[in-house]
Amino acid sequence: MAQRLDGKALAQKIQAQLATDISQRDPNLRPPGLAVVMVGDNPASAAYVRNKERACDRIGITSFGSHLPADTAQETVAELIDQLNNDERVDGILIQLPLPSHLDSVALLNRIAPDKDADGLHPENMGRLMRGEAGLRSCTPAGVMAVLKEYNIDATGQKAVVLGRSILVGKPMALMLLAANATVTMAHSRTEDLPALCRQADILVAAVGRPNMINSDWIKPGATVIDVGINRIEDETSGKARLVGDIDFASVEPIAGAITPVPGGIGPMTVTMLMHNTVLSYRKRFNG
Ligand SMILES: Nc1nc2c(c(=O)[nH]1)N[C@@H](CN(C=O)c1ccc(C(=O)N[C@@H](CCC(=O)O)C(=O)O)cc1)CN2
Repeated sequence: MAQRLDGKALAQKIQAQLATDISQRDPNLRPPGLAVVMVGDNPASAAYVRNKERACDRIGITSFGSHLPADTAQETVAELIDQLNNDERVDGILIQLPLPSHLDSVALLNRIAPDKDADGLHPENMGRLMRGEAGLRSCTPAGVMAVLKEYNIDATGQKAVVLGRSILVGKPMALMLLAANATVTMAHSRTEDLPALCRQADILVAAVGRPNMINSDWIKPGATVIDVGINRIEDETSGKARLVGDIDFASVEPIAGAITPVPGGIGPMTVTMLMHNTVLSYRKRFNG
């Protein structure tokens, strides 16, 4: 039976450490600040934003929420980003994704000042990751790396397969595993014979957004299985909404070496790495 990698517990531990660090700052300095920009009223996004604002409260980060109507124009969001870039109280800025389809997300993400890019999605920070330079790292893959480290799972020389090629997860995930000396393969919907490829993986990261897609036939016995998928489905017996990952947990847990659950795995680490990035930007600003 696989070891469960408890992202929720690790998230609490790191957040407690961040809270201590912030409480011990020079009392003459303002606390760190995170600006959260949300456009529209997607219920899942609203819940994630609430989680982020609550995490800020717990840790001692001031959150500045801008919740704009769904029909907000590109120029209005761009002007807000410019204001936040120049706001001395703000160390981190995030734009909650996805944005309504009339908005150009890439242009808006690129407008965030790289040193306030709490989500690590700006080309400068992505470029730094690619070149192995210090910078703000995207939160979900950074959360995966923190879980591997916590459980002493060394990626060196391991075959890693990353399923999914998004800017948010797949691409930065592959680069971070590569930096940790894994031999990395990126796979996606056009990859031939995905199950056979995944069966070669010592470390499998699934970020495809398809509920329970991966079962035990895809898994090398003893592999480390990281589930980044967060899918809401209707429970067949109760009829209630339920959260599942991309991995069919019940099928895979008996043969994997280690596995992250959903919920309670990588999701809470995403929020925690956002807090971590905000504190990192703050420290850089104040040299503290
Ligand atoms: N700007 C961003 N937008 C989005 C990101 C992101 O990293 N930056 N990621 C996702 C959503 N997301 C954060 O925004 C996110 C998703 C899930 C969780 C989480 O903690 N999930 C819990 C379960 C929560 C629940 O019950 O619904 C878990 O897995 O245990 C945190 C953050 C898309 N947009």
